[in-house]
Amino acid sequence: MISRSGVAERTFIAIKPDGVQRHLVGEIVRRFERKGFKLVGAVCCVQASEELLKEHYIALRDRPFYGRLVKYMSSGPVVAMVWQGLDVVRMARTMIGETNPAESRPGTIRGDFCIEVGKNVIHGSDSVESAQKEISLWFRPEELTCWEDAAERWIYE
Ligand SMILES: Nc1ncnc2c1ncn2[C@@H]1O[C@@H]2COP(=O)(O)O[C@H]2[C@H]1O
Repeated sequence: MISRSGVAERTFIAIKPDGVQRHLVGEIVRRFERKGFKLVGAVCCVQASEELLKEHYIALRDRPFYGRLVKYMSSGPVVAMVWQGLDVVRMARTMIGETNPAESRPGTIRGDFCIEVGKNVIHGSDSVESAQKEISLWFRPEELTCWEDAAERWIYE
């Protein structure tokens, strides 16, 4: 039996501008849906401001690629999502693969759909704390929906 608090874990996932341009939105959403995770918030095709992106990537501000990263992320629309489920932060990272697609195994999103680290199609929070911070940066609380998933009893023990 799974505790409610575990199932309520949330992560922030963003399909980056290259993922949108390369028509990977449906494929990526499908993978998370079929896994059994619940989509509780989504903003499709939002043009993120540089201000938001600078805050989102604040921990990387001293890295040489920071400026390039902010420019890349603001170069087109992104799909921002919040997915919910047991251990979703860790499992989503496994599904996404390594930061560098060249080190990502086939079967992962980056392993299957991209080649270079500077165009790695998707972002996923790296910890529960980062997820909470990123979700509050991209979404207002009322934009997230606590809906009852009828399939949940077929997903969790
Ligand atoms: N060496 C690098 N060169 C360019 N971009 C990078 C490099 N390392 C990390 N990044 C980007 O920085 C992002 C940080 O987290 P993401 O999962 O969004 O994916 C990463 C890449 O898009």
